[in-house]
Amino acid sequence: MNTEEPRLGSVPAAGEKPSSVIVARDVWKSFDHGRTPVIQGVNLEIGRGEMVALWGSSGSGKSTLLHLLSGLDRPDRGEITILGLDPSREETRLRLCRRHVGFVFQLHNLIPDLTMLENLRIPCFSERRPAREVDARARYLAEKVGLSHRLTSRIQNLSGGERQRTAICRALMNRPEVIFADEPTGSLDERTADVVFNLLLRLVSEEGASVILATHDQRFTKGCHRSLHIHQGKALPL
Ligand SMILES: Nc1ncnc2c1ncn2[C@@H]1O[C@H](COP(=O)(O)OP(=O)(O)OP(=O)(O)O)[C@@H](O)[C@H]1O
Repeated sequence: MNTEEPRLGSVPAAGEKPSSVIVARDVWKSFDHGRTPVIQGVNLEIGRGEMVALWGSSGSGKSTLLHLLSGLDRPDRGEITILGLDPSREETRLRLCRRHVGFVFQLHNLIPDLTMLENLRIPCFSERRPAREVDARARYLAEKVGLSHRLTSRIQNLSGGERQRTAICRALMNRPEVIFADEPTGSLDERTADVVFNLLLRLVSEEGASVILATHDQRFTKGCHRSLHIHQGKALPL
C-alpha cells in the first residue's frame, strides 16, 4: 500500500523553483591557512533530478567539494547556491538541512542502540510532523529497500548492507530535493555495494531527487547521468 504523503513545501518560498538545484561559481577552498589548496576555481551546475558522480583519487578533494556544495562547509571564495538559496547564511543552511537536503555517509552515522524505526524518526523531530505520518513514511521507505521486517531491530543487530540501506531511508525521510552521498558503499563488500548503490539510485530516481555522489570507484560513475573528474582542484567532465 502506498502511504505516501504529499511533497513538502517548495524552495524558494515564493515563486518558481530554479531549474538547477546546485550552482557553484568559481569556488575555492584550501586548508592550513592556504598551504593545502584543494578546490581551485570549480564551476558546476546540477539539474533537478540529475545524478552526478564526483570521481577522483584519494585526497583529490571529493569530500571537500561535497561538503562545500551541501553547505556543510564554506568556500574561501566563490558562490554556491542550493535550490536558489545561499547556504552561507546559518538560518538558510539549517532550513536546507532540515527539509531539503539529505546525506548518506560511508559510515552511515546511525545510532546503534536505537531501532531502525527510531533512527528514521530522527530527521523529522524538528519538523513537528504527526507521528503517524512519520511512521507511515518510514514504513514506506523500509518496504522499498526490503527492510520492513527490520524496522524494530536495533541498528547494532543489522548487517553492513542493512545499515547502509537504513541510512538511505533516513536521508529520504523528509523527501529532500537533493541527496549528498559520500562514498555511501565504501564500507561494504563489492556485491553488497552494488546492491546498495543500485537501490540508492532507483529510490532517489523514484523520488525525483537529485544526487551528488562522491566515489573513488569508477564502477559507480556508470549508473549516474554525468560524472565529474576531481583532479588538481578542478571538476572536469569525465
Ligand atoms: N579539515 C582539513 N584540514 C586540513 N586538510 C584537510 C582537511 N580536510 C581535507 N583536507 C585535505 O584536503 C585534501 C582533500 O581531502 P578530501 O577528503 O576532500 O579528499 P577525497 O578525495 O574525499 O579523499 P578520499 O577518497 O580519500 O576520501 C586531502 O589532502 C586532505 O588531507
